[in-house]
Amino acid sequence: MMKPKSIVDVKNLNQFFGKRKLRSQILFDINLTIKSGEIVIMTGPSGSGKTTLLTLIGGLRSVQQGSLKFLGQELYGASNEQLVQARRHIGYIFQAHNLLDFLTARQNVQMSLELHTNIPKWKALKQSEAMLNAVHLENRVNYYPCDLSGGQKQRVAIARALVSHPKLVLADEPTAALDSKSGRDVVTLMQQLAKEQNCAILIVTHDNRILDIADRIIQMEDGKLLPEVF
Ligand SMILES: Nc1ncnc2c1ncn2[C@@H]1O[C@H](COP(=O)(O)OP(=O)(O)OP(=O)(O)O)[C@@H](O)[C@H]1O
Repeated sequence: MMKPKSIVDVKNLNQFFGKRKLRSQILFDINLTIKSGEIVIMTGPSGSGKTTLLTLIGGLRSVQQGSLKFLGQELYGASNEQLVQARRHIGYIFQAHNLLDFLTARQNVQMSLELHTNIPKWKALKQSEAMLNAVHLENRVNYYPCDLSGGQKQRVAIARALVSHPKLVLADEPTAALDSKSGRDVVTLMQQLAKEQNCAILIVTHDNRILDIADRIIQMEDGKLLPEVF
């Protein structure tokens, strides 16, 4: 078997919000490694810093102190261009699915693919349909988001996140707006597709019902990662 590669490597990371007197520390000495193919769930109380860490790993804000390597590339001190490059290898899934209302399911998925790669339109179309097949939406390809259920919209969001075969998927409360059956379906699909593509997943969640899909569970409290449970 191939040795899993390190996708994310965080060392001694500190992060602050605010300036001067209002400056307060949000993340304290974070150390975390995520390997390819691994599903990591991050839990913790509201305001403990989970989303802040997720957005740092996702190259959506700049690292202020410490080291954060994504695919071996240091993001501390990275230029905008380097952050954009890093983001091309990351799929994002949020609580609110963030689909574009004026595009069909297929167009939403296809747009993400065309933004990320230079593939020809016909190929992007085929891959987008195949991905919607994989999330069992073959009968909803030409539907607009307003005609889809919450679970179906979230499955389109999964298809969109995974269509460009990212190395890492970041999901912030992906099941929060879903009933328990749809929530389960959504995470099972994420798990299955990620294992097929050997991509790592980091999920922030308060949803105890999905903890069993994790290879590892990490806990954030007051801006610090607690020692791991297993
Ligand atoms: N842009 C900002 N400016 C100042 N403080 C912020 C900003 N964003 C977040 N914070 C503060 O940082 C802390 C961590 O917030 P964060 O959103 O990372 O927590 P969380 O664990 O994701 O919470 P939740 O589970 O409620 O989403 C909170 O105290 C929050 O008030």
